[in-house]
Amino acid sequence: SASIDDAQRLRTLRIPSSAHFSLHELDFDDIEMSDDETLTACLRMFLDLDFVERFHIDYSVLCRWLLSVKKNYRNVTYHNWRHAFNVAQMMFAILTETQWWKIFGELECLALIIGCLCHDLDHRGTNNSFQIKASSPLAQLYSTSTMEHHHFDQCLMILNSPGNQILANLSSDDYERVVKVLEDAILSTDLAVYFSKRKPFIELVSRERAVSTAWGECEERRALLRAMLMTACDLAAITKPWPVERRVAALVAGEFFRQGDLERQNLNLTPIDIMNRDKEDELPAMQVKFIDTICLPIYEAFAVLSSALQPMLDRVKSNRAHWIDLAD
Ligand SMILES: C=CCCOc1ncc(C(=C)O)cc1-c1nc2c(CC)[n+](C3CN(CC)C3)[nH]c2c(=O)[nH]1
Ligand SMILES: [Zn+2]
Repeated sequence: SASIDDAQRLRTLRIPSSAHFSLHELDFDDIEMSDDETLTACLRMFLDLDFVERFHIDYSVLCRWLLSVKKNYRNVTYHNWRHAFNVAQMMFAILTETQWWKIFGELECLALIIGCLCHDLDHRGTNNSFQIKASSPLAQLYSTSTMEHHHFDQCLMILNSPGNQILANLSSDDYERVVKVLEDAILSTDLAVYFSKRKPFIELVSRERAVSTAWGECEERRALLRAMLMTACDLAAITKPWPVERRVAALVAGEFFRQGDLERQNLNLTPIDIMNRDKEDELPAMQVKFIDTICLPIYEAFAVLSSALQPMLDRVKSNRAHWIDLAD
């Protein structure tokens, strides 16, 4: 976990406002931020969502927990601390701009924000199918949602580490509830889980067309919306202004192509096209297919549920147009 003096230093820093950081913006970009600023921005999110007061979170423990979470991300090209931070900011912005924080309540919002910050902990820059193909230690531990089970395991390990126990002052019922929602949230970031839940979600959205308080009273519907929210936040770089999306695509490509290299060299396998650097020139066309098959359905559904999220769908469509231009 993080060193004592690191946490002591963080706890003395001034915490700027959410407006200063643009934390409520759906087109948020962290590129100009220092690591310290990403940490004070997380403190700002916890303070503005009233988690510190409501759950009696010791402020020094919160600082050390944030530093430990950041430290347990590896220095890989894409699945690093910055990705986790961006996913958490998107969750914060969606929950507040749509007012859905009222539907979920503070306990489930706490679990969602912790889940976003922790959802890719200790990622090695390789995906589930690589773990299986390489019969890695993780694949022997978890045969399905291999990485996501590991991310959740790491999340619990940090939450239970001395000096990092931000949930220490929750009642045992609240603690159990947060951990259950946290597990579902992190496991939902496995695209395979998204594919299995997307159809019922889209059918529900076409029937309901808004998140009513009735929706809020149904645990099954709330769980489905939380799962889809995790995917929407995880892939949200696709909804950002083109300069952001283009930069992120280069990082994702870097990580994918390294996995492809490992599959060739170590496993003597031919990588799938998106991980095959010999097919780099086809990347724009592959992005268009990714947008059509994976991204558009979920952001269309979210734009139906809340007009506040319409800008996300609009930017996915304009990014698609940029990729089409590059594909020619
Ligand atoms: C095309 C490769 C490099 C760029 O790729 C990207 N750049 C940026 C984003 C983003 C979210 O902004 C997303 C991608 C990006 N991500 C992809 C993922 C994981 C979410 N998959 C899975 C793997 N499974 C197929 C077996 C579906 N295919 C993707 C793709 O084609 N592009
Ligand atoms: Zn992720």
